Amino acid sequence: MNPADTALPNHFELLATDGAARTGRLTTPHGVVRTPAFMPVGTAGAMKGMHWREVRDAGADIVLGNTYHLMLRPGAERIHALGGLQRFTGWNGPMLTDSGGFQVMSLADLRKVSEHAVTFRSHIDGAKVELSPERSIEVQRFLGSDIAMQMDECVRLPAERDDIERAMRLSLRWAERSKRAFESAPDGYMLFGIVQGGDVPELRHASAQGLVEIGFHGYAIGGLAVGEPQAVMLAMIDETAPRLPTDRPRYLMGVGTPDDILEAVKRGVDMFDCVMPTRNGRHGVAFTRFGQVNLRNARHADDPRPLDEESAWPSTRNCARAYLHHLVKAGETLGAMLLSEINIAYYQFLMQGIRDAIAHGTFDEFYQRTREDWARGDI
Ligand SMILES: CNc1nc2cc3c(=O)[nH]c(N)nc3c(CCc3ccccc3)c2[nH]1
Repeated sequence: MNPADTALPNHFELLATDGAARTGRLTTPHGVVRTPAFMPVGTAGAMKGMHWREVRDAGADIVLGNTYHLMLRPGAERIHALGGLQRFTGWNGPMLTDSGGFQVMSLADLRKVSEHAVTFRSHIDGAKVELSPERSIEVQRFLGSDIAMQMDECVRLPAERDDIERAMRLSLRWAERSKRAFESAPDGYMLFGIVQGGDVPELRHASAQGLVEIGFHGYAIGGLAVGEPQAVMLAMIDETAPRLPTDRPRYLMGVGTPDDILEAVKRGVDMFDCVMPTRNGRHGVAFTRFGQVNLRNARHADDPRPLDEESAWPSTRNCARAYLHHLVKAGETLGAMLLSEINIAYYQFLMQGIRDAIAHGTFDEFYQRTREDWARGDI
């Protein structure tokens, strides 16, 4: 294909770089996303344990929804008839949806992958469902997400090289079909390609090159955060990010801990998603400037101190550890709610610090100081 024909409009503006780290702005039909960005995951049209108002107040510009969950319940056509995801949920900002293939492989029963599509039985009512690249794009268009993902096949690691190559090449063919199905989307809506290739450098190279030749609004690095050690994940980012267009956003799917994010930003990644802030919050674990704190631990029972008295987030600055400990031990819903907002607020605080440091050319100092603070542990 002639590169000129495949180049899509670019809605990403690079504002500054510091080494391989970048800060920029991604303009979507529902608003601007500041990068590097952490995108909270609202799987089934809700941010577990939080009001949308708190997600916005914590500093999130964009949230994620899941095609797999929403197409099964309440249904893509129903959400479309109700005005799309933004109107349906009341989150009036940018939204990104995954294509569904990843969730099928991790959640559905009796799933089968063929050239044409993934077929599976709904984990909700056992209904037989077919998810092709064309149907995935149709669902994401019905949901009205600002950024859609191509349909791909992600292989869990460790895996045989032949299986990684098979899935990578299938994903490239599905990338073509996803882009063709997306072509009717109104201007401003975006489609990202997803790099596969497991932990095999030359397969990562081939995948990145193939996607760039097809041409997308942005590029995700997929097939990671699937059980591999952090060193392998970082090595694959080193193999992939430099082979993606500098002027387009790069999204590392499913990542990660604050440490993962700092390392990936250092290597040129712009967008992240992870369920850990809300999931760990529901399990009583708080993310703070000084590392993680497990509020289930009895040592907090009499501790009147808040998690971080210098935090801009009220609950982080005001709630006594003893109270959080009590709520978690008592199984009070408020415990999960407070820790979810505290964790989302910390992740957004971290991202704001990263964006400011890159803009001021001080990312290396920020990187060092942040890691020292984490290492101090829970004072
Ligand atoms: C936790 N680790 C993790 N690794 C992933 C790899 C892939 C991958 O290779 N392909 C696709 N399509 N998705 C992936 C996801 C899901 C990310 C997501 C969840 C919810 C909403 C929107 C997006 C991943 N998640």
